[in-house]
Amino acid sequence: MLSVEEATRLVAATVRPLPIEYLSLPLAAGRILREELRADRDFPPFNRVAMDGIALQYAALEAGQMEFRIEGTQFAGQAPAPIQDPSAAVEIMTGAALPGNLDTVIRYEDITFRTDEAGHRLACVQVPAPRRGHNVHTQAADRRQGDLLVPAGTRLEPAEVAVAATVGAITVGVTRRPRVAVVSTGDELVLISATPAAHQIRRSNALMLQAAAWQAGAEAEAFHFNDDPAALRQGLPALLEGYDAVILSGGVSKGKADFLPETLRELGVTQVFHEVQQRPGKPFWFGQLPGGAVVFALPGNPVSTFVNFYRYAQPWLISVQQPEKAREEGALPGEFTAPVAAVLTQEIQFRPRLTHFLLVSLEPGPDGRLLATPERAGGSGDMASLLTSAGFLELPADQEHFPVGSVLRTWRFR
Ligand SMILES: Nc1nc2c(c(=O)[nH]1)N[C@H]1C(S)=C(S)[C@@H](COP(=O)(O)OP(=O)(O)OC[C@H]3O[C@@H](n4cnc5c(N)ncnc54)[C@H](O)[C@@H]3O)O[C@H]1N2
Ligand code: MOO
Repeated sequence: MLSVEEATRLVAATVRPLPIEYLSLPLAAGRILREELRADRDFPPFNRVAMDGIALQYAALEAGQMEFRIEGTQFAGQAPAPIQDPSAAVEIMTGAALPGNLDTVIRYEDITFRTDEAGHRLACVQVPAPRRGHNVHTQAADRRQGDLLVPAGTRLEPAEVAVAATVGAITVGVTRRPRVAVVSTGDELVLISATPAAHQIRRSNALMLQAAAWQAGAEAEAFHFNDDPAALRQGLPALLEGYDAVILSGGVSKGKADFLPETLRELGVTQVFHEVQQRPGKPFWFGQLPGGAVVFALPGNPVSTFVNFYRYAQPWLISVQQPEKAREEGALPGEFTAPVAAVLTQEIQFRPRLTHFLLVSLEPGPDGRLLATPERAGGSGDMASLLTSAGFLELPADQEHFPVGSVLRTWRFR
């Protein structure tokens, strides 16, 4: 049977960057940038006054001058005018451009004003140790015109939106959202608005998958099919052709109503693999319609669906939003998101030669390392155990005993 590593590599091999679309700010927030943002001007673009006060020539202060005649007032947004008399000063406001022949700003808190007999306003400077360039945010101190500010492949968080706005990026090229169809299958499943009969349950997996796909930046629509090959054959082709990924739950193991693997093959979907050496999720089926959607057919038990989504489908959805280059540089072969390491707080014994995905709660330990405590879960049908877990450990298939203190690969979902 296929190992988890091999299954991961085969899923990763189907990743292609999705097309670019151009969006205006701030609608592009949250998307992955597909172009570079460079500085169109220096940062800051002029010698920016950083405090309200007066601007003067430092040389005069250095020569011992304490009193300065005020020649005028300059506000932010006004073009700077050089002073006529080099021994004078201008009152100046935060955000103003410093006049060309001035170099230092003294804040109001360090000045007293008086008016002389001739009616001139005079500023008396009382700074113990003045410095040249004090309270001036010098042009290009932060970045130079042409500098790379945000590389392609970056998610546009509010900080990137601020920088994009300041360089005048009216529209930015970003990856269009992955389009996902999530599909529940099974005769026992009823609408979540329905009152189930005693032998029925509500279709929770589809809603969970929809929410999880949205969380990964995708657009996801939910569909349902009963365990009926004719209905599957009729309904699935439109999904396989109209979406980037079809994520199904249920109908993939050995039961007499598990029609999906056969039906998908009949519809021209190439099977990449069926069954992975793992628990939960051994019956996981994966394929691709040539020129169409990739198909994640996840086992139906709610924890199995959930864990396998986060282990395989979520990394795929994130990877297809990245430009080609970022993926090649950032990822190990076959591994497209970086799981974290966590330290096991309880001994674990697991005999089957399967990779074991074990639900854990996670909290920082005294040395700052993440501590993983196994959940008391009732198996892959115990949906409620997801509420108290923050992730799952990946316990390798070739090991049976995991002592306290083992450092293990951990996938977080919150
Ligand atoms: N003889 C064998 N039986 C089973 C095997 C096996 O290897 N041999 N594998 C077991 C494993 S592991 C799993 S996991 C399940 C997966 O089976 P299916 O993918 O075919 O899933 P179903 O049988 O359709 O459903 C399983 C379980 O999950 C519930 N379910 C399904 N869809 C939803 C949904 N949308 N919302 C909520 N709950 C859902 C369903 O009612 C079942 O209880 O097979 C084992 N059997
Ligand atoms: O995928 Mo199953 O959840 O191992 O019962």
